[in-house]
Amino acid sequence: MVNKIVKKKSSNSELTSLADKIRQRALERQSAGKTSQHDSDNQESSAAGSRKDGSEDEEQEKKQEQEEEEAEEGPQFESFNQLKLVPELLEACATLNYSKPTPIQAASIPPALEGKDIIGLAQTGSGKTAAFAIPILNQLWHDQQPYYACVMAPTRELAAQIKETFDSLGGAMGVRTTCIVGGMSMIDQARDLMRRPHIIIATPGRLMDHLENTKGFSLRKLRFLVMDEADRLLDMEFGPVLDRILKVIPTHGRTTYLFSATMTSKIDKLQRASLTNPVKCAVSTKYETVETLIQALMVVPGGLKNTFLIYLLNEFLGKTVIVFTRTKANAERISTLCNLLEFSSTALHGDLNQNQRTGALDLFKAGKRAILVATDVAARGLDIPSVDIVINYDIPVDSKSYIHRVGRTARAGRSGKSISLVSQYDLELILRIEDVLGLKLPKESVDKAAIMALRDTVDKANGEVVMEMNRRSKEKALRGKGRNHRGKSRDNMDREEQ
Ligand SMILES: Nc1ncnc2c1ncn2[C@@H]1O[C@H](COP(=O)(O)OP(=O)(O)OP(=O)(O)O)[C@@H](O)[C@H]1O
Repeated sequence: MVNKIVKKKSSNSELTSLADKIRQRALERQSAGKTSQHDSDNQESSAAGSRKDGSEDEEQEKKQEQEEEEAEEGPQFESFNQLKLVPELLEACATLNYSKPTPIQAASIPPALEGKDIIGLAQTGSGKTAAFAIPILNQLWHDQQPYYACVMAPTRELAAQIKETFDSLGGAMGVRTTCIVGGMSMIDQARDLMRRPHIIIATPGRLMDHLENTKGFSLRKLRFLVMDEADRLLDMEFGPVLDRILKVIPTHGRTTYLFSATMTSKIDKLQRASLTNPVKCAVSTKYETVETLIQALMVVPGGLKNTFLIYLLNEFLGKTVIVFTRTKANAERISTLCNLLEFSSTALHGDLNQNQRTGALDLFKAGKRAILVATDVAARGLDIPSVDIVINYDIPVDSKSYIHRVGRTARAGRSGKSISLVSQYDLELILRIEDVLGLKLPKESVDKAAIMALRDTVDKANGEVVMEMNRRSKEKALRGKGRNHRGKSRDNMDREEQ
């Protein structure tokens, strides 16, 4: 029945005048009513008038989590045809093998098509990108205008990936997209912006640079603003630049979507995004990992971390692995150590230039390197379906990072495994993570004799790597003397690392 209606609508669509479309949309909005079951969450922003201290905020967050847990399952759709999308989008979904909407898509696309602001919360790998891209593209089809939507993401690699999703979903309708991120030529980007793209996907620092310095570019007519990994964008580090961007983007007539796997419910932070009566679409609680992910830890005695890691990589030979470190230096060191010991590896961190970063990710995605050693710059959003294992060489300092890191595996219903190496210094961190997850992470069994047999080889190789790195950094310091680093800090805003 619903399918038939959609079909009829689409076959007549070419004949329908703009006025008819607008009227029809208004009618659809009316008939859909204001009965969204999620609307109770709107209280979050309207209650913002009264400021609360930290503990009250925490209380409120907990209460809200409970409510979310108790919330009944959202609407179920067996096919995208039921969502009243334009035929081009339905075709694109079919081409991408999206047979039916994921739960977050089923929950958020209908209110988004009604023109509502959305706060979307769902686990890692659950299809949030398409959840915000589909309603934007659907509207764009009716109303093709340049600078129609801007999607902000915290890292360059994630921005590039979001662009790919828009291109694959919107290709058939001729959507023009551009990626505006740090580390690339401002001039080339200014030229791309002058081609008047429909969708801009950007990291905040570089977007601000263009808003301030690129003649003829403004977002005054922007219709959609998306903050992907919104809790990260709304945090202290991005806050000031975000506020400046928001000042030059219209609030009136703009629809705003915030999406993340770990959304903040702090009212003052959400208010920063100037949402209007947002519908909260939460298909998971605030800190939830997916069921298909097996999580474990290994307690590592002092000085044996490298040996444990190499032991694990040997155990997982043939699998695709991401190793997360806390610092850029560790990412570089471990990747070099892996290669020296003949585990094919590449590093991704903010000390590399953008070509090197893109090159490393491409090698890993193409399967030419089995191991990616990365800082938290790769923790959020990256969708690499082949990843089997995530190893936390260093335990992340906050629980959200843990959730995003381990979420690089077990995506879109696949299975995956994460192992965290826990030294005596990390006990407190891991307890806090377990507490937030509501899980006790089991200990991975190890063959101690095999580990001890590896120790000398690994230590010796590591010694060589450290010497080589010291030599390289001295050389670099000499070369870098007197260089002008002006303007670097904002460009580097997307670095989540030390
Ligand atoms: N309806 C669908 N059916 C099947 N696969 C889908 C569907 N929607 C999205 N996917 C796929 O699911 C994978 C994960 O999607 P996506 O990267 O958007 O997840 P996410 O929720 O944004 O994750 P993260 O929180 O880590 O950023 C992608 O490979 C995407 O192509």
